[in-house]
Amino acid sequence: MKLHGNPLSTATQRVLACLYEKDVEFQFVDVDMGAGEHKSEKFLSLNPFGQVPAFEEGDLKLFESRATTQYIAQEFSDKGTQLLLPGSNKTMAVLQLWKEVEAHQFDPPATKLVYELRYKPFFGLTTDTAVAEENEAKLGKVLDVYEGRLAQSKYLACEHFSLADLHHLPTVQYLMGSSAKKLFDSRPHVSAWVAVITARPSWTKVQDMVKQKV
Ligand SMILES: N[C@@H](CCC(=O)N[C@@H](CS)C(=O)NCC(=O)O)C(=O)O
Repeated sequence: MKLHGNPLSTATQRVLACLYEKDVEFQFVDVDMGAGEHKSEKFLSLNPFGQVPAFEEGDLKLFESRATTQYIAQEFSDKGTQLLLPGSNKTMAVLQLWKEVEAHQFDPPATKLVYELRYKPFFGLTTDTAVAEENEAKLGKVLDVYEGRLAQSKYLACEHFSLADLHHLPTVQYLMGSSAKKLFDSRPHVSAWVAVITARPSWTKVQDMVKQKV
């Protein structure tokens, strides 16, 4: 199994966290995005959209981080952490619901904030404060819903860690190192959830890879 990506990329980190949770062996192929390697003909044969990550296992080639984690969680269901919810159609539906919430409600403002508050300063660019404020307001509204959910349930989909939680890790981690941290800290159940999911050993391994890049 090979994962092509960059440790600083949120989408790459999502798949790395899943591979470490499942405790499976894989080869990491570092894509030099600064040199435009992700737009090369060779990389485009793995992901025609020219974005990291890309995943290979034999003749199977995947891209889109969330589709890739779903494959890994199902393919290695007997290894490592159980990231899906085995059981009834209803429990699977609740997991799917919270995965969709992450992708369509949480991620759009969170990713814009990561870009404005973390990537732009890292690359010497100026943060657009109007864009940051607008997306902080949007993310705050999403986190109000999370606060209500996490008051009833330790994790988003159920009482144990699942893909629904894992998919948040990269953006949450970046935002906890920015002024948007207050959005998480001011909501006690969200804050407790962030503390628990970012303390996972799998995530420490991903962070170790990030540290080697900065
Ligand atoms: N929806 C995709 C997003 C992938 C993505 O946006 N990757 C970024 C890095 S996090 C990238 O390669 N950006 C470079 C580009 O778009 O040219 C996924 O989840 O895999």
